[in-house]
Amino acid sequence: MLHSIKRILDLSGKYKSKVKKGILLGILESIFSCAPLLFMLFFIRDMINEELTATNILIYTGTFSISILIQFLFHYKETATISSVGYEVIDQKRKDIAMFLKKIPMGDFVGKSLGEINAIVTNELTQIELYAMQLVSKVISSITILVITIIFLGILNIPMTIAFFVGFPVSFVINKLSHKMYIKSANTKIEAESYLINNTVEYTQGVATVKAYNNGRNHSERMKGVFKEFANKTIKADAKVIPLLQGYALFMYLGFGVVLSLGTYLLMNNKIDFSVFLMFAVIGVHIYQPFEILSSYSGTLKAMEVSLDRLEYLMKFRPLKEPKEDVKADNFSVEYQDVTFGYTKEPILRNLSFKAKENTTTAIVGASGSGKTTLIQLMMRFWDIDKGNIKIGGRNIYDYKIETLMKYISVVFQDNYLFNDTIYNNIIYGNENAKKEDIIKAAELACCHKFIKTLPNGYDTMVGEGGSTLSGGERQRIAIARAIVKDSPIIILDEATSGVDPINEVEIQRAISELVKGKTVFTIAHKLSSITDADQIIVLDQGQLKEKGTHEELTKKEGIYKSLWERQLGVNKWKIRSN
Ligand SMILES: Nc1ncnc2c1ncn2[C@@H]1O[C@H](COP(=O)(O)OP(=O)(O)OP(=O)(O)O)[C@@H](O)[C@H]1O
Repeated sequence: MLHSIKRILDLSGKYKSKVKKGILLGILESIFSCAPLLFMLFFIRDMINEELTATNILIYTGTFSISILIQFLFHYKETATISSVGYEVIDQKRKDIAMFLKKIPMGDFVGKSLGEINAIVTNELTQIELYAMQLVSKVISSITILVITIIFLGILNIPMTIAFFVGFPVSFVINKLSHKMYIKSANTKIEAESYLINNTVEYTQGVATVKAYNNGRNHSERMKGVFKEFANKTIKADAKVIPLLQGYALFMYLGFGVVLSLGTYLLMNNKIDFSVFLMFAVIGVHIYQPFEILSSYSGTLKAMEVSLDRLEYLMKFRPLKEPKEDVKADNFSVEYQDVTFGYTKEPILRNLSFKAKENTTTAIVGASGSGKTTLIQLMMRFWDIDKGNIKIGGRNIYDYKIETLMKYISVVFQDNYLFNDTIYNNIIYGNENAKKEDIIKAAELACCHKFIKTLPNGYDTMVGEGGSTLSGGERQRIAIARAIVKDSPIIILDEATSGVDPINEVEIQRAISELVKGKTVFTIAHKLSSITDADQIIVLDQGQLKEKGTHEELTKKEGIYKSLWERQLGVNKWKIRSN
């Protein structure tokens, strides 16, 4: 238990002193909560000795009332301190995790199920947030009360005090067993939760497909099964712990019978006062309560340790290596030197070399799965390469801090993620220092100002999760406005105009040409007609660079690009004829 407390205290980081203050207040509260013991002792003693006068009663009740008042004051202060610190600690932890997730390779991130990460960041941290600090404080308070009660009873009669604990050896063994069960049951519950979250996320994300294929019944049945399995697993997990808890209490309370028997024997032999016997009889039952509380708290603390383990497990991912000192790029040329990379041991990209000069456009083409997206993601250190170098401005990308590297690069995808926030906040996300006029200017350049103005709440319109309340073209232009605000010197366009209808395409092309002015640009495009002006075109085939040159150069020689180009021309002709 002390180990669990230490781990929770360690978690509290910069709030440690506040937690300690809360604990101290809890101890003071516990000390004053023991005042009724003294009150009862004096009261019973005076009553038996027939010395209970009105003055005595007044003194006892007055002192008793004051101590209760002081106890409540400490209780109030302790609760206020401890409950707020739980939220503060976990708020800090969530921020740490958010920062940390940015710094781990995407591979590690993608390798984890979203359900698992969600479960850690929401459920498990919430458990710690709500209960951990209170538990620590309550455990320490219970120990304080226990120590005071035992000392108090010990002063009255040592053998009878010892008799309280005759059932403890058996209780102790059962308690150990129940802790093991607690950990097992906590793990089972966490796994069941992750399973439930994963399935619910998948269900809600795939709801459009379910509707389109009219497969709602099967899916609902499956979800019902998932819910049932979750309920069964958690009920079973709890059911295993409950009998052990009962057994623990039963053996503990056996001691009370021994105390009463021993007390009767001592009383009959005039070895103790009747007042002492009464004290043991009245307080006796209560001595076990802190033990019961401690046992259940220590079980909960053990279960919480499972949450702490999982938090630590998440934080143990190896973050991307960063230099101690940051550097700034002198220019924004990009160079790949003999780069090899694989998601597994099998390389996806092999010995790739090329250079993109500053302020030029490099198009990357190749069949689906040839490695185009992987190639550009390596520049952003989504994954680290296995061999070779990638340089920006003549410096290895490892020389830059991740934050700096991310400032240098902006990406526009075919389908861009917008946060469930206002349009304004989604655009300013590109640069938090931007002013309102910068946001509007960017939106104008990205051809989205007009449609934003027609929305009832204009820039304050909420866009729904992932931008779900906007059309694909609108989302695209807002994402471009966000990139314009960010004003990175390197721009990546990953299929940015694919799947866009001709009317939207004109506007998006106009927005993109504003975005890429004076930048080093990489564009991945299946539609070759959109990259004929590129300064260089790189042709990938099964992870290898097979051709490099301008559109004119590549269409003049027999090769992959020429055949791709002719095939697309053929498709266009076929399209015209079929019209
Ligand atoms: N996270 C990943 N883990 C494992 N393999 C991956 C991952 N991402 C991509 N791959 C594999 O790497 C190869 C290259 O994928 P990549 O997305 O880079 O190709 P691409 O040329 O961009 O394809 P497309 O044109 O279809 O987008 C593919 O075989 C793909 O299945």
